[in-house]
Amino acid sequence: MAQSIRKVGVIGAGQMGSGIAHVCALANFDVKIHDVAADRIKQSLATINGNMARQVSKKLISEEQRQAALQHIKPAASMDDFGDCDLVIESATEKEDIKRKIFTELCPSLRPDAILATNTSSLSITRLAASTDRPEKFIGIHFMNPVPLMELVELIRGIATGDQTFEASKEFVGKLHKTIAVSEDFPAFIVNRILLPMINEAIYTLYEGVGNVEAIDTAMKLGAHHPMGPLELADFIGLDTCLSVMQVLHEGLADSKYRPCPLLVKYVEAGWLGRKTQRGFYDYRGEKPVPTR
Ligand SMILES: CC(=O)CC(=O)SCCNC(=O)CCNC(=O)[C@H](O)C(C)(C)COP(=O)(O)OP(=O)(O)OC[C@H]1O[C@@H](n2cnc3c(N)ncnc32)[C@H](O)[C@@H]1OP(=O)(O)O
Ligand SMILES: NC(=O)C1=CN([C@@H]2O[C@H](COP(=O)(O)OP(=O)(O)OC[C@H]3O[C@@H](n4cnc5c(N)ncnc54)[C@H](OP(=O)(O)O)[C@@H]3O)[C@@H](O)[C@H]2O)C=CC1
Repeated sequence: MAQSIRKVGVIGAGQMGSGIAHVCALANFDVKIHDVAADRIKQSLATINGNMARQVSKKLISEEQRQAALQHIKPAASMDDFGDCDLVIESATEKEDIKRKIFTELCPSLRPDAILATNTSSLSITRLAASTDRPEKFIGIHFMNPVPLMELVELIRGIATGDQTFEASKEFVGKLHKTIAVSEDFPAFIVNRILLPMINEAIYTLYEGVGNVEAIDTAMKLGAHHPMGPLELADFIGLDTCLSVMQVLHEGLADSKYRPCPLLVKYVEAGWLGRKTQRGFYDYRGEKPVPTR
């Protein structure tokens, strides 16, 4: 029998951490959520509340389920609060040094048998695992954005990930009613290995003046039936995350076809990170999103 998971910790209360806490709570797991800034945790709880209310209004869940799920989520003021968790999922900013620092601070607080997972979009699971005290209990559980709506989760084993860890993670994801795609531990795994170069190419298409933001997004929505245009999707993911993934692909696979578009670099340097900062390829500060190019 796989190791049973009942209490889940989430580190990083951004868009993904909030989504992960949301789906775990709806599946009756007890959830604790932590971030560097206490304000972020408050914001995250409000976002989860709002997103669950949206699900109630669409009749996807009942009001009772929403109330019960909200009771399952508690803020974690420090790493010590994760001492009774069976699984902790790290979902902080896509930077290796940030994630390593979190693991160094977190591991002494964890039970020896606790599983440690990362929601990284691209980084080596094997390398991250090596920075912890439990490589055999370390795994990649990669959710898709927006977590409550997307059906897929990628599972990625590092070289040392144990069978028990893998089986327990599989069982956990099953309880969230998500479908699993197993990926080998290579830069950006499966979804982002394919999706992010497409988004990067859309940004090159903009950079080289082949089309403007509106033309590129309309072309891919109506011409290829994508639910969002690639630039709208880049803003949705976060341009900082898009750039980090392209850098990992470029460095990890040493192929110039993964070179991040200079225009993507410029937007990130400007702090125009997409929806989360109200400006990216679109400006979200008004009533309707307005293209910035
Ligand atoms: C980068 C990585 O590592 C991996 C990734 O995740 S890559 C990204 C993968 N995701 C995609 O490709 C998403 C592509 N887009 C889609 O599939 C669809 O547009 C969608 C599912 C996101 C929205 O579908 P829709 O039926 O149009 O949803 P709709 O009810 O109109 O709501 C759209 C809005 O709610 C969000 N949303 C809807 N329900 C939600 C919920 N329960 N929880 C959280 N967000 C929700 C949407 O993102 C969007 O936000 P705003 O209203 O704030 O603008
Ligand atoms: N965006 C997406 O579509 C997807 C992202 N992912 C991955 O999920 C992870 C999170 O991404 P996402 O939620 O989009 O990013 P966000 O920027 O929305 O959230 C990241 C959060 O982590 C916080 N954080 C930074 N450092 C620490 C720390 N030391 N301890 C605790 N929290 C910290 C940030 O705080 P502050 O802002 O104050 O720095 C922020 O609140 C990344 O690894 C990303 O690659 C995976 C799938 C999809």
